Amino acid sequence: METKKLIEQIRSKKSFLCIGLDVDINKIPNHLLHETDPIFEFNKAIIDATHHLAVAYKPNIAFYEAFGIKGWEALKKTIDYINENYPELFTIADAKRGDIGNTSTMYAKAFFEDMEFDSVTIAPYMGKDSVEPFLAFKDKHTILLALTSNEGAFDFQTLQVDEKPLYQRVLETSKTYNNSENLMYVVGATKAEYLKEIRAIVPESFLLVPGVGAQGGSLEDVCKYGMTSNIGLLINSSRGIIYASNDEDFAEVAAKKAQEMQQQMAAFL
Ligand SMILES: O=c1ccn([C@@H]2O[C@H](COP(=O)(O)O)[C@@H](O)[C@H]2O)c(=O)[nH]1
Repeated sequence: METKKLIEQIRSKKSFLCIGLDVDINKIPNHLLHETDPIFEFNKAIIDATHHLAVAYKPNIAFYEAFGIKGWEALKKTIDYINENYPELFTIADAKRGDIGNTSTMYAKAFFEDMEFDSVTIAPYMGKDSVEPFLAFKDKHTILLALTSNEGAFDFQTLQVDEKPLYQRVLETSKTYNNSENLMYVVGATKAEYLKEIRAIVPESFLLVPGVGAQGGSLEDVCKYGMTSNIGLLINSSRGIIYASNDEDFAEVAAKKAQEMQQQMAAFL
């Protein structure tokens, strides 16, 4: 998807909400467990109930890989369902991949060509030749981990490298990669106080921001310090929306939670 289509969607829905589809079979309502594919049925119900309030969906691949072939089938069916029924939605494979060049090309083919995602999250640690194979795909987006939401982010990402924190080096160096216009970055909502420095380096890039709700990040602070003239933000919530109820009304309650977030976002647009 072209970035301008994503921006148009954000403006028309007055939302930059990304819903995380981190589906754990142990947390989904009992009545779905009788279905042939409970994970897909759960996702379908959440998507149908929330698609008008969100602009993006982010399945975290770990939750599907954990279920082997059935998990991959549920993931593929979910993405096909979105692409066929709601083609305006932006899809993110939260896979955190990256390897030597020829292997990265295979990861890129898997997520962009076979699974038909619009974007994939990538770890920058292996550098240029591990990231550029993803960037080579036109109208697909590579979302590089910059400053993550977890406590362990301080182990490496904020360490000084040639007098600058490593996450700033990641941002600066990635801008020199071929097709860097296809880059977006992950910045945790729990790190909102770093957004000013981040925007000084990547003033217009889209940021995927996880960590609101369960992890304690503030949507308001992210909007205050991270928003650009083209919005430039996709704020993710996974557990806070999809597990707001584990009863038969789960999709309806998820929609209420999504609407609360959408309304908070609309106030900034
Ligand atoms: O820095 C990061 C990068 C990725 N994530 C992922 O986002 C969601 C957050 O889920 P919540 O339930 O809304 O906390 C999850 O898939 C993480 O693996 C992140 O949290 N932080």
